[in-house]
Amino acid sequence: MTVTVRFAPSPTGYIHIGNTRTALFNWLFALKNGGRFVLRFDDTDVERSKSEYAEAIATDLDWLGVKPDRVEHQSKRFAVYDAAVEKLKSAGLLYPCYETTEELERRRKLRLTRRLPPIYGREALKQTDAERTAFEAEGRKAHWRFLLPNFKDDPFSPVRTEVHWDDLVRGPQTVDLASMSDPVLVREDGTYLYTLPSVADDIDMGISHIIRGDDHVTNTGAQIALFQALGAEPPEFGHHNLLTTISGEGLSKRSGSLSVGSLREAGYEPMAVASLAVLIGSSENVIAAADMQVLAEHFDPAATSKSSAKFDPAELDTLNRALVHTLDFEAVRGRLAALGIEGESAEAFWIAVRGNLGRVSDASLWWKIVNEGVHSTPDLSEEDIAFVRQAFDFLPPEPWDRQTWKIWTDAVKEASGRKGKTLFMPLRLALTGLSSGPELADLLPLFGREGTLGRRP
Ligand SMILES: Nc1ncnc2c1ncn2[C@@H]1O[C@H](COP(=O)(O)OP(=O)(O)OP(=O)(O)O)[C@@H](O)[C@H]1O
Repeated sequence: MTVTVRFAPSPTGYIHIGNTRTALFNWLFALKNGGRFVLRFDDTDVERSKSEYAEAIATDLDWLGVKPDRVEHQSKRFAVYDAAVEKLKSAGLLYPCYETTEELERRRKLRLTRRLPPIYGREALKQTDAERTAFEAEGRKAHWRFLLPNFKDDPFSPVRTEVHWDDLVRGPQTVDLASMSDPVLVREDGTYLYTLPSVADDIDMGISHIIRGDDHVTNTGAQIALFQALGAEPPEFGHHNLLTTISGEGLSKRSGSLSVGSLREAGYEPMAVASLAVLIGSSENVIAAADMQVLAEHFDPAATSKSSAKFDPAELDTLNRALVHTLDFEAVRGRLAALGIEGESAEAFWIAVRGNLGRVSDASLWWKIVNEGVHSTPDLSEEDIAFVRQAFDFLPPEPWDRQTWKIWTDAVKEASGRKGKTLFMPLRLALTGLSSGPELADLLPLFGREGTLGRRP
C-alpha cells in the first residue's frame, strides 16, 4: 500500500505551532514510509477563507521544510462532493430535515427532561412527502443529515454501535455511535460542513493515514461510518495531543498566537521550531535535529503523550542556540549578507562568533564590534585602565593568527604579574566593551593590529 497523508488546514489565519505539529507528524510519517504528502486547503467556507492565508500557510510550510507532493483547494472540488451526496441519497443514507434551530433546541430540552440522550431523534425520517412539500411551499429549505448505522432494521430503535480503530498514537479507540446525532452534512443554503468534503476527498485522493489533533477523535467515529457508507475502506487514524501556550491557553489561527510567521520573523531556525513542535509532549528527548532525516529518526507517534503539552519559548531558545552553534558558513552566507556581513573576513568571523549566538541575527552586534569598535565605553577602574594601556605596548607585530592572543597575554602576564580573571577581564572589556563573548583568540585576528590599537582606552 502506498502511504499517502494529508494536512488539511482551513485558510482562515496564520498557522501556529500546534498546526505545525500536525503538518510535521504527517510529513515525517510520509518521510519514514516513503509516502506522499498532500496539502489540502479546507476553504469551502468562502466567508472566512482567504487566498492570502493559503499562500502564507504554503510559505510557512516551505520554510519549515515541508514540500507537498500535491496541493489542492476544496473550493475547486465541488463535483466530488456533489457525487458523494448523490451516492448517499440514492442509498437512503442522507435525509432532508426542516427543523429550525429553535425547534431542535426545544426537543433537546424535552429529551433531557425525559432522561433521554440529547441527540437528534430522527423525527424528519417520519415526515411524509406531503409534509416536506408543505415546508418547501412555506419557503423552508432542507438541511441534510447522514443516517448513522446505529440501528439494526429500525432506525428508531438505536442499538449500541461501537466503532473501533487502532489509533497510531492513542492505541485502541472506541466511539459509540448510539450517543451521537446523525451529523448534518449539507446546510440549508446547500453549503457543506467539514465532514463530507473531508471524507470524499480522503477517498478520492487515496489517503491511507489520517494524522491530526485529538480535537477530532469523536468526529472519527462518524467519519469511519461515512467512509463505509460511500463504499470505501476507512484509512488508518492517528490523533496526537494538542499544544497550548506556556500558561495553558489554547491556540487558534484567528488569534495569531505563536504563529509560524512570527517565529520566523523573530529569527528562529526552522529546524529548531520543527524539532520542538514534534518532540514536546512525547517521551522522546527534545533535541535540536539538524534536518528532517534526523528528526524522522526521533519521531515516534506511539511515544506521544495523551495529555496536552505546553510550548515553552525558553526551550525554543535553547534548541535554537544549539543549532546555530553548528551551522556552517554556507548555511548562513545569504542571511549574513542580508545583515551586511560579507567580504573576505565573513567566514572567519562566522566561525569565531557562532558559538556565542542565540540567533543568527545576533551576529550583527559582533560584526559591529569587530569593524567599528567597542560596544560601549568599558567600565574600567583607573588601575585597570593603566594596566590595559601598558598591555597594549606588548602587542606582537603582524601577521596575526589564533596564537597571537596567547603570545600577547603571556607577555602581559609576565610584565604585570596579573593572571586569571584580573588579567583577562580588563582586556576583554577594553577590546569589546562587553564582559562575555566569543573567544578573544578568534576575535583578535579579525580586529587586526591597527583595529586593536584603536581600542586603547
Ligand atoms: N493547539 C493545537 N495543537 C496541535 N494541533 C492542533 C492544534 N490546533 C489545531 N490543530 C490541528 O491542526 C490541524 C488543522 O486544523 P485547523 O485548520 O482546524 O486549525 P485550528 O487552529 O484548529 O483552526 P481555527 O483556529 O482556524 O479554528 C488539525 O488537524 C488540528 O487537529
